[in-house]
Order: sequence, then C-alpha cells, then structure tokens
Amino acid sequence: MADTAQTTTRTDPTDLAQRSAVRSLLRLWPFARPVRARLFTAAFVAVLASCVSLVIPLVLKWLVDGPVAERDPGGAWLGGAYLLLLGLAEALLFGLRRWLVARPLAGVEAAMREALYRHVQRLPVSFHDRWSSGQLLSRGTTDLQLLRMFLAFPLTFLLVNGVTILVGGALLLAQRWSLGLVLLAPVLPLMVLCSVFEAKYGRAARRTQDQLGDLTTVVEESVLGIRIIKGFGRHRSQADAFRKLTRALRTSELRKARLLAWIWGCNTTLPELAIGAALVLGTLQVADGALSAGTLVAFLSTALALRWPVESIGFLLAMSNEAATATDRYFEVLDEPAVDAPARAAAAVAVAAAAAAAATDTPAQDAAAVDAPARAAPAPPGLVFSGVQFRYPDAPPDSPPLLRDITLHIRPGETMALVGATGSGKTTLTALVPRLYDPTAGRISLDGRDLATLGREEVRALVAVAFEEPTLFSATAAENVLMGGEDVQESDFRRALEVAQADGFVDALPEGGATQVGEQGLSLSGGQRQRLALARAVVGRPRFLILDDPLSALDVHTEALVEAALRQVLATTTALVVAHRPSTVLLADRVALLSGGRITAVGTHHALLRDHPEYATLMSGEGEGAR
Ligand SMILES: Nc1ncnc2c1ncn2[C@@H]1O[C@H](COP(=O)(O)OP(=O)(O)OP(=O)(O)O)[C@@H](O)[C@H]1O
Repeated sequence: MADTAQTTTRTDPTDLAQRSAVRSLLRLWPFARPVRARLFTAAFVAVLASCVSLVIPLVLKWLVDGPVAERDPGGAWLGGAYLLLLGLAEALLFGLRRWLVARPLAGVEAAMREALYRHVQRLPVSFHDRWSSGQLLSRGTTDLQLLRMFLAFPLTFLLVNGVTILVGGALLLAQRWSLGLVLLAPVLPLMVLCSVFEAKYGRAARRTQDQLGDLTTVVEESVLGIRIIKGFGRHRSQADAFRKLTRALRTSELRKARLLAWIWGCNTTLPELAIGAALVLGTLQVADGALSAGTLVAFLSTALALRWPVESIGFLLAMSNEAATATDRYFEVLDEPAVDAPARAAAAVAVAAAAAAAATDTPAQDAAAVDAPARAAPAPPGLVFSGVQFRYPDAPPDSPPLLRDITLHIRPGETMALVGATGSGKTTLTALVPRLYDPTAGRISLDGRDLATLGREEVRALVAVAFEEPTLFSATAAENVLMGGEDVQESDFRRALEVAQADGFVDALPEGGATQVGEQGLSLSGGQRQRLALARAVVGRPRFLILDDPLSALDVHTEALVEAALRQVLATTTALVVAHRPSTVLLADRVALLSGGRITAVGTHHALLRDHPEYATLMSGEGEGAR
C-alpha cells in the first residue's frame, strides 16, 4: 500500500519547481471567503497593534531628550504611564486578533474536511484502488491542521511584519537617514536568501507530508491486520517497514530543520550586525554632538522592535510553504472527477449519438458502433448485459479486456448463478451492476433502463449487494443492517435478520441489535459478519440483488438454514449470485459460466454438468482454479 501511495501521490520534481506557493494558497479563497470580514478585521487589528509598538520608541525619544535630560520626575512618570498604556493597548489588540480568528478558522477547517469527505465518498472505486488510505487520512487531518494554522498565523503576520518593516524602515530613515541606510543594508541579501529558502523548503515539505501519508498507511494496515501479523509472527518485518519509513521521515524533517536553522541564522545575524554597526556609528555621532541621545535611543529601540518581524519571516515562510503543499495535496483529491456527472453525461452523449446515427445513417454510426445496436433497441425487463466489455483503469493498455462481449439476460424474478474459475472476473462483473465501475463498452440495463443514465440514488434504490468480504462499520448491529435500505420498518429489520439467520446471534448480543460491533465488526465471527452483511442486502427488499458468494464463511448447518430462507427472498427479486459450490448454485434457476472473459454457457445446473466439462470440473472442486 505504501508503495502504491508512493507511485500515485508523489509530485513530479518538475511540477514542484514550477509550483507557485502563492497560486496554491489562493485556491483556499472559496473556503476562507465566508469568514473574510473577520480575517480582514483581524489583520487590520494586528497591523494597528504592530504600529502601536512602533510608537513606543518615539515616546522613549521624548522621554530621554525631555524629562530625563531636564531632570523632571513628573514628566518621567508621565512618560512611564504612556509606555505602560501603549504596551497594554498592543497586548489587548493582539488578544482581540486571536479572538477574532479562532472560532471562524475552526469552522473553515471543518468545512474543508467535510468537503473532502463528501468528495471522497463520491469518487469512483477506481480512485480508491489507486490511493492508499493513509494518504487520504493525512490529507484530512495533518494537512488541514496546517492550513488552519496558516490562515490563523502566517497569513496575518506576513502582512503585519511586512507593514511593520516598511513603517519601521521609514521611521529609521526619518530619524537619521545615514544610520537608517546602514540598518536597512541587509534587506536585499535577506530577500534573495528567503526566496532560495522558500524553493528548497517547499520541496522538503512536500516530501515530508507524503512520507507522513505513507507512514499513516502502514500504521493503519498494522492495526487492521493485527491478527495476520500476530498469526504469522510478522512483527519484525512490519516493524522493519515502519522503522524504514520513520527514518526516511526523520531525514526529511531534519532537512527541514536544517533549512529553517539556516534561514533563522541569516535572519538573525545580518540584522544584528547591522544594528551593531549602527550602534557604533550612532554613539560616535552622539559623542560628536551631531545626534541627540534621545534620537539614538529611539533609533535603536525602533531597530530592536523590527528584529522579531525580520527574524520570524523564516518560519512564517516555512509555515506558508507547508500550507501551500497541504493545499496542493488537498486539491489533488478534490480535483479528481466524481463518479456521477461525467458518466451520466457521457452516457447521454452516447445515447444521443446512437439515436442521431440511427436516424440519419451517417458516419456517426461508426463512432457509436459498439453501443448503437444495443442502445437503439429497448432492453427487455430484468437485468440485461449487452456486449459488455471491461478493463480496469490501471490495467496495462495493451492487455486484453478482463470482460469481453458479455451478453446475458436475467429475467425478472429469476436467479442466475455466476460460475467461473478464480480470477475469471466474477466479482468484477457483479461490481458493474451497482456501478462501482462503469463498463468500458456495451450496456447494462435494469428493467429496460440504461444503468449509465441512472443516478447513484436510483441505482442504490434498485440494487443491493453483499460481497464475499463482508464489511461492517463501527456502529451497532442494527445500524449496520439498516443502512441497506431507506425508510426501513422494524418488521423489515426482523425479516432481514431471519432471512440471514442472524436473529439468533443478534438477540444474544449483550444489548441485542443496539450492541456496537466494533471496528470492521471484528468482534464478530466471520460467519456472523457475513450474515449481517446479507441481512443488510435484503433489508430494503431490493428489485435486484447481487450476492458475491455470500455464504462462504458459514458452517454447513447455518448455510443450509440461510439458503432455505434466501430461497424465499430470491423468489421475489431478480438476482445474480456468484457461486463456487453446488449448494449455492442450486439456489439459482439458471447458471452462467464465465470463462476467458466471456459467458461461454448458460443453462440449468444439471444441463451444464452434463454438457460442459469445464463446469463439471469447477463444481467438483478438482480444477486448479476452482474453489
Ligand atoms: N482494482 C483492480 N485493478 C486491477 N485489476 C484488478 C482489480 N481488481 C481485480 N483485478 C484483477 O481482475 C481479475 C479478476 O478479478 P475478480 O476478483 O473479478 O475475479 P473472481 O472471478 O471474482 O475471483 P475469485 O473467484 O477468486 O473471487 C484478477 O486477475 C484480478 O487481479
């Protein structure tokens, strides 16, 4: 998984070189827009606070040249009071800034997280095949935290520091232009150094954040696969993989720390040298009587007040770069096209092309050659596959399609068993019906309606599925079942439990249906999980039921009970059931044999046993690929 993540989510170094942090960060605007008033007010308040701090040196100048020089204690007390008030005002303004942004920015982070989650849910399964869960998790957690921190801190303070440095620089020049020039001498070299730093840090930040995603994947897999790890004694190899990744991450973090230390050093040393030089020159000028002591104090106080804004630019740039990287990573997911719209639009275009071609008999017919005949004729009721072809998006382009010219008609109310060797594509074929993937050619129709033109909601209302690997969520047993249908009644719930022979064990759970089944339902046995998944599939009384070997983890006795109950459900629905064993096949009215990517035979179990040696071998469990 970690490897997958590396190949699918790493950014090309040339992309990084061309990447502009500002352009990346500008993409945050739609999310920040609703709180823009607060953000702008907070920035204004912070600029005001910073300017207040620059007034302090001017009061000092007045204090030193006035009351102190004239030995006026009353004036000195007054000066002290002014300084205290200015300090207090600065602190209050900064406090106000923080109050202004804290709550709205938590809202921005939540909205971005919600948008990401919603979008991830709508992304095609092929996206999830490519992306590791850790990379998605780290985008939804660490990256979004970085973005909130950027909006709260560097975004404001880069502006505040910029304004402070400009105003402070003007004050320095106004107080003593020759000393001001000495002090501002490092500005140009620092700007060059900062831009070099920014480019290098951007690359290091990207690497670190990707590595963090890989690490999250390994941790997640280790937690979910703890039984396998313990069962096979794989602690050491898992620990080695983890250590390798943590070391790589540590190296990247150290590189970032080194870069930060380097820019911090430059941002501290060069201004300090300039202040030192200005101090020496200023003292000589005071000694010569060319400069008042108060002006020198004010000058140096202003210079010292500018120290923090200059020094902090390094880490503000670092945080901004990390935020730009986090934005890129966030939008890499958000920019992925979601399932429904394009597929439906494409289908509509193809249907229109076929209809137009059929009407005019123009060359457009060739363009829609694969689909046109199937689309022109209305499909009969039931579940119909017409010339369906499928290739996984990540399969090599020169490889033959996994499914080719699949043509199959499951009549309304009929149950069709799908039999084939391991890896022949049975699961893939069933995955096309709930539109987990769309066929690369051909058409599937449900009661005459083209599947490609149906929205997710419509497909979900018509089709229910139970996969071989039953997935449960960390919720109660009842919630896991009820998510299989809309507006499900208590009576439907009990019926579904009975059909799946799950009522006995669910009632025996400490809190019955209200018992939490734990992450992935791991607190239940494999057979219990499968029965709950089956109950979920039948609870909504779907018109079309897709079962992928749903009885494989049941003991012989329970399997017989579930089969008996399933027969009743199958009698009222149109079903496609992947079957590996004769007992499951016997639930079906007819059987389709999938071989070499095609349906090579359709008939009753007994007829196929008699006429098709391949089928007989599969059912006897003798074939190499049979299960
Ligand atoms: N997401 C995917 N991306 C690329 N190839 C895949 C993907 N999922 C499955 N395949 C490949 O497609 C082929 C068919 O897999 P599928 O799971 O449909 O077979 P199956 O007949 O259901 O097998 P089994 O009986 O073992 O469950 C396999 O060679 C598999 O490696």
